[in-house]
Amino acid sequence: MAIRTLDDAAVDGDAVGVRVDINSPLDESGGLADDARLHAHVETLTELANRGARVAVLAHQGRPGGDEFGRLEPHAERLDELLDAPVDYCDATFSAEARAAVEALDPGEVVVLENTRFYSEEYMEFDPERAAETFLVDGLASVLDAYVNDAFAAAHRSQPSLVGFPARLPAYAGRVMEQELDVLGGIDETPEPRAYVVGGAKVPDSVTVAQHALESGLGDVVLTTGVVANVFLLAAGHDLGEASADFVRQQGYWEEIDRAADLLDRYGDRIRVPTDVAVERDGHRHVLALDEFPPASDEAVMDIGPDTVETYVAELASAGTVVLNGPAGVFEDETFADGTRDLFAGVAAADAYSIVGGGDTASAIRRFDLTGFDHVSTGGGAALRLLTGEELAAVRALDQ
Ligand SMILES: Nc1ncnc2c1ncn2[C@@H]1O[C@H](COP(=O)(O)OP(=O)(O)O)[C@@H](O)[C@H]1O
Ligand SMILES: O=C(OP(=O)(O)O)[C@H](O)COP(=O)(O)O
Repeated sequence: MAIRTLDDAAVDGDAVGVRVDINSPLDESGGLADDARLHAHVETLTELANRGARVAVLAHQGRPGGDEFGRLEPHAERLDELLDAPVDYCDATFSAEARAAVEALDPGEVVVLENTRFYSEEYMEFDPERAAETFLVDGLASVLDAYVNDAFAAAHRSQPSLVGFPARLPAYAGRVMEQELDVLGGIDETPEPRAYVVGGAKVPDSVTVAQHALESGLGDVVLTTGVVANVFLLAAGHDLGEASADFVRQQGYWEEIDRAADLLDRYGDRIRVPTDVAVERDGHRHVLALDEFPPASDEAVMDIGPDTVETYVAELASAGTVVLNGPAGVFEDETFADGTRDLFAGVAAADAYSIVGGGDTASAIRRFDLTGFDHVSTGGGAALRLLTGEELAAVRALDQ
């Protein structure tokens, strides 16, 4: 692969579009609950500003219709505090107003454009040539001289702002992208056996990761937690009660049960599911073993239980490499934080080489003050795709 980095770019005086991933957990008032992903991009943005670039930041926040879908104004305000360069916010992404804001930049100045996903095309997947013709890419390419992709955490998405610009402009990997690819590129050389711990809420991505880990042989065992585990438990024929089944249905993940069942058929001896879970009963955490299922109709499975944590940590003791993405439960609520805290602490303490990643995963690690991982990636889904031998669409697009 021939990917150019900032070392290859002459940017002085140029308008540079920089795609970052500052998709962050939000608090109840829509402010940033965690700014780690903003910190991660400081190096790239500072370097570009110091080298005299006129920097237009492109990013997304949340998914259309989701709880965390929102404006990038709080992100711009925080970046203004984190960078030495002045940072403005523009309430538009590629319209005449946005283009004027980019053209008005002086060297060393930064503007954060509005959430790319406010535009419907940005939440679709295109091949790069078609992405280059979308309104967003077409509009902005006319006022940009170069494009930098630093959004490693979104590099598995073939969306316009991630894959469309390299067909129109000189394109480079930013420092986050470069460093992540360096560290995560050599999974086949890490110590065996390898365990993949997949949790969190992005079930289709995690089922794909499990599939690739098992089919490629890179993964010896897959341990499931979070909503991913609920889907595997359903696939194994367990009755999780109405509340959990409704949740899976509402998220549009019902068909993932068939994919999980197929994996259990083919690789059941290498897949682990929880042996106990936690639900809310009378306002408190209540642990149920599998033989006490189903939970009552209004009791959703919100965490893995202590037996599961113990079994998983014991199994991880013999792993050479542990790859982990996704909280084991609704860790934001202290009632359901135990599974994530105790399992993550077990991974941190294990002798294995450990790679963990994901926005919420990193946020949980900071919340529980855990150290001892070998690499904490900015990416969750993107990191795991790479770590199961898949190519990332946005990285392929940079290969010019
Ligand atoms: N059993 C569960 N029910 C509902 N949500 C869950 C459950 N387990 C984990 N989650 C949620 O998953 C979210 C994180 O998932 P995800 O975005 O996939 O992780 P990451 O950002 O680390 O890749 C958290 O907000 C957490 O509350
Ligand atoms: O948070 C992200 O991914 P992650 O949850 O895998 O860490 C990225 O911003 C990608 O977001 P998306 O999964 O809505 O495309």
